[in-house]
Amino acid sequence: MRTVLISGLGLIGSSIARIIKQADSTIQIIGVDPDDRSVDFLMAQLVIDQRRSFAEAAPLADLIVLAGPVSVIIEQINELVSLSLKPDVLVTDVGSSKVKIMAAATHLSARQVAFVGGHPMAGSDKVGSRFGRVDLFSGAAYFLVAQSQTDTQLNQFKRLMAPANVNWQMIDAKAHDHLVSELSHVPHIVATTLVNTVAKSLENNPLGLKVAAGGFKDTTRIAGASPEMWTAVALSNADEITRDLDQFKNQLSELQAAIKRGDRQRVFEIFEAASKIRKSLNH
Ligand SMILES: NC(=O)C1=CN([C@@H]2O[C@H](COP(=O)(O)OP(=O)(O)OC[C@H]3O[C@@H](n4cnc5c(N)ncnc54)[C@H](O)[C@@H]3O)[C@@H](O)[C@H]2O)C=CC1
Ligand SMILES: O=C(O)C(=O)Cc1ccc(O)cc1
Repeated sequence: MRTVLISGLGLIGSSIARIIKQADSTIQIIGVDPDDRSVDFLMAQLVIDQRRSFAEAAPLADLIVLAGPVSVIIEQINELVSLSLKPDVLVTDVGSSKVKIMAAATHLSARQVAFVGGHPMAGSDKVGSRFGRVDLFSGAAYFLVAQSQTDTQLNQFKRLMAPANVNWQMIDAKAHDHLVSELSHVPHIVATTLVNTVAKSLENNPLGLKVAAGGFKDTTRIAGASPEMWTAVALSNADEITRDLDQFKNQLSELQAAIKRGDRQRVFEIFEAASKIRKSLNH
């Protein structure tokens, strides 16, 4: 692989650019992003080598990494279908949901363009290229959803991503979207709702959010993430998310009812169960 196109140079795209540059500094990285400041920053840092339009860059690339919001990833897969690409190019993405992206990519695979879905299960609430880091995904799972990639292409991609130090995890798209709805999408929605609810309730309170302790900040950190990115994620995994939110509301109602009727035993059991599980996650 000599030329890599990264489309979307935010937190995730810029981290992948840094990882690939660290793996092989002779690789030419072409960046695509409408945000001039992100591009200028990464050019100045020598993380990307060139800026081009998507349609201009795609035919030059041996590897194409789609790292915009999920809705943009789908648009760009559709655009790739009508472009003339290198015969051995591998196309991959980093989107937080996979079913809709994999469905769009079947049109690429039907044209003999190799595609493998991807999703690093790490990141942050920070937005943009300035927060990208080589070690952003270190120790985390990186999901791969097979479609039409060859073993050679996948191994080359993994070699380029070696400095990321991830745990590669093959999964199918439906199982992926179910898992991340529970582990990532619903938590994001819960954190968001908590912030909005508390802010509204306390809007006329002179102390209000200013005096919030670590508990409120810890449970809501992710609500500070990009609304653009999360709107695309939520709408792309709507069925799983709405089902999981129903379950969440049921559990919340159960705890609410136990508190209301003063059921010390049940309230204790619920807190105890969560406390044991949460402590077991500290590693
Ligand atoms: N933020 C996180 O922690 C994680 C995000 N993801 C996924 O990674 C993708 C990118 O997310 P972030 O880097 O966090 O967002 P970000 O907001 O930091 O970056 C997105 C970038 O895409 C660019 N963009 C928008 N339209 C574009 C277009 N038409 N062509 C090229 N670039 C375009 C934006 O200008 C921005 O620089 C999303 O699909 C997200 O679901 C995956 C894992 C973790
Ligand atoms: O900020 C955090 O801790 C996250 O969990 C970030 C994150 C956001 C979206 C993903 O698809 C995966 C990870």
